[in-house]
Amino acid sequence: TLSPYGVHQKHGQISNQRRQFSNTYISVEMDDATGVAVMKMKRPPVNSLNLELLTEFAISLEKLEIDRGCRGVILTSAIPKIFSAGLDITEMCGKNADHYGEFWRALQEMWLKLYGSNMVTIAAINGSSPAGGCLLAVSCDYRIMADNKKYTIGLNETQLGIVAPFWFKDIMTDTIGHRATERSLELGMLYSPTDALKIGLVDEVVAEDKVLSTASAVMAQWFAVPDHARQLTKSMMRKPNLDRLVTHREADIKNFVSFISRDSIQKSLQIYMEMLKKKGS
Ligand SMILES: CCCCCCCCCCC/C=C/C(=O)SCCNC(=O)CCNC(=O)[C@H](O)C(C)(C)COP(=O)(O)OP(=O)(O)OC[C@H]1O[C@@H](n2cnc3c(N)ncnc32)[C@H](O)[C@@H]1OP(=O)(O)O
Repeated sequence: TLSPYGVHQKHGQISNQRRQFSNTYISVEMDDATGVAVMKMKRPPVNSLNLELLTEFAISLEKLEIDRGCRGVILTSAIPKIFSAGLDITEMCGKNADHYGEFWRALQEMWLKLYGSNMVTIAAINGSSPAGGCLLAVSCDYRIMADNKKYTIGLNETQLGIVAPFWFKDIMTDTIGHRATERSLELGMLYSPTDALKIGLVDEVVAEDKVLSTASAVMAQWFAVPDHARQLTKSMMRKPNLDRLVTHREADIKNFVSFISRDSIQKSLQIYMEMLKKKGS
């Protein structure tokens, strides 16, 4: 079927209790018996967040949000060793202002839906999660990371010569505190799972093969609280950050477009991409 956004969706029934829907870059398996949906990003090689993935992400969340049977979402990756490499740098390089604006609006839309969700959201971080990948995780209610010291998580934007916008910074501050955020963002720090746990960036570190089962167990604990009370509390806690972006949405897009269009920023991003490619070859 074609959704209102022009994204093709495949629907399938895999049992009486499980429903599946899949787009190009997102697959969702909904378990009607538990009320839990597992949403997987699947954009090889590194789940970088391009316009299409962000659009599919927002649509999938919207569908789950209106599904009365769905009370919680586990967000994870179908790609081994990578949760998400963050924003697709090629979406921010060598394109025109209209494209940058459209891309940023899609990112804002996805974030407003994820951070503002009424459902319980748990990030099952089964791999590296820099920058925009960290934003996804920090926007959830709870974070479980795989115990592998090769994986890192954090807002490393300054390392690329760019700056995390205010709404990334706000939720990082709410998660790890002002001082730790200041240091972390200025230096563009990436943390191992153990260090991320120490500063409260993730809530639990578990063996790689236990990430999903732990997420299900945590979900059951959160489900023990009456939905209406939990939802009102979540909304009370998150409303100021949501309102701030909604109020300044157009200005935020304008800022992004003018910042990213600068020659010096384009040059920094190109150098970073070349460095990534060299490292891979
Ligand atoms: C005044 C204030 C105004 C503020 C206005 C706003 C300013 C802008 C704000 C923008 C916010 C940006 C947020 C972001 O998310 S930027 C992206 C940051 N991401 C990263 O730094 C991660 C980079 N990637 C890696 O570190 C590694 O790839 C990773 C650890 C994720 C995986 O390593 P692995 O060794 O497994 O894989 P490779 O490095 O070999 O990568 C495989 C291929 O994928 C390409 N790649 C990787 N990451 C990205 C990416 N983010 N976007 C696009 N492409 C990516 C990589 O080049 C390899 O490609 P090839 O196979 O072709 O070589």
